[in-house]
Amino acid sequence: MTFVFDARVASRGFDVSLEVKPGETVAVLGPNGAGKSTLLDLAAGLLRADSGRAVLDDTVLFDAVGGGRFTPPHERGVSLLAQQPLLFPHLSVLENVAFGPRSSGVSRLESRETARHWLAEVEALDLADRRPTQLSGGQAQRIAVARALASDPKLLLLDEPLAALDVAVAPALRRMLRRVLAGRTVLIVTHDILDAFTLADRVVVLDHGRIVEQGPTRDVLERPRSRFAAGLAALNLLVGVRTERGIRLDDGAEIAGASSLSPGTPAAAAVRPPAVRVSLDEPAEVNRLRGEVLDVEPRGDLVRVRSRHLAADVAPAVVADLDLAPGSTVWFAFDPAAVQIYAG
Ligand SMILES: Nc1ncnc2c1ncn2[C@@H]1O[C@H](COP(=O)(O)OP(=O)(O)OP(=O)(O)O)[C@@H](O)[C@H]1O
Repeated sequence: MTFVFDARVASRGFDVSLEVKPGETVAVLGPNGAGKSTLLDLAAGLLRADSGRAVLDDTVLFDAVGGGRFTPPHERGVSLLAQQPLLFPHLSVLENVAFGPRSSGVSRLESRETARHWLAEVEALDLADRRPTQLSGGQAQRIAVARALASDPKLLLLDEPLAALDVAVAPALRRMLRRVLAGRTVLIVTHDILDAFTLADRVVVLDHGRIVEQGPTRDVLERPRSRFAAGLAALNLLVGVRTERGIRLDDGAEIAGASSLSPGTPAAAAVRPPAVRVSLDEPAEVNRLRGEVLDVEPRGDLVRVRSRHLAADVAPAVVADLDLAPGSTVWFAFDPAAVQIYAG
């Protein structure tokens, strides 16, 4: 089930082309307003593109050029699972899950059998006779997953399926999703790095309606090229041009670090916040950058001290000794060995 998508929506500054291969799960990441929901809505048929074309296997979902074709949502073979489960309140759990197959013409008996199968898959068969109002948030989301799968979609769209859930129930649901998504063609919008790691083969990062980077999940999170992906991976990202010694940043400062990249090529450097030290006096290290502290926030046993370009995780005693607060001007320093340089 290959999904080939290319669309523009001028009023939203949206311009995205992507392809999802058969059996591939692609996570769509990006800051608020990046265009993630717009992408899902276009694929589901809830929104029309100004131009572009999308094809799922041999079904043309829309083709703004070829005579303005538009396949209505229920004929697309696409299921959209929203953040909120949106179950029919007047139907039992079993009837909710059987609804899709039943409306596509399957007999009552067979659609119920399909519903039971998917309820078992999401480990919720014991809830079959309940009404949606008698379910917890996590249970309702399991039922919504079963319902989405029961119509045997060629493409499954998930919009932050775990976001509305209690942190305590999210891990069990994530495990269930990992199992039922295996081998399916899926686009999943998420803010959660763990979802991207555990559920997706590949990530696409959107910003301002465009793809700013994409690749295998691990590569993007270990070697981010966008500030957003670096933030998710909790890495400092410095971008510039490769030099003999390291990398020259846009503001002219040079950071030392090893890499096999040739000098002159665009490069990115990643540094983990715990590897960054903070001082008031100019340090002796070659890698040192001065910056104004924007915020100081506890993070586990350490405190994250953040400037515009760098974050450092330091011991609380350091914050107290240096009297760090937003507005302080400090030096950030780190060893060349702590810098990872790669193609930008
Ligand atoms: N109904 C709408 N009408 C007009 N513009 C919209 C509408 N919904 C979203 N937009 C705009 O389209 C752009 C993309 O928004 P979209 O909702 O797709 O982002 P998102 O990545 O899903 O954000 P979030 O993470 O906040 O859900 C934004 O500039 C937004 O303001």
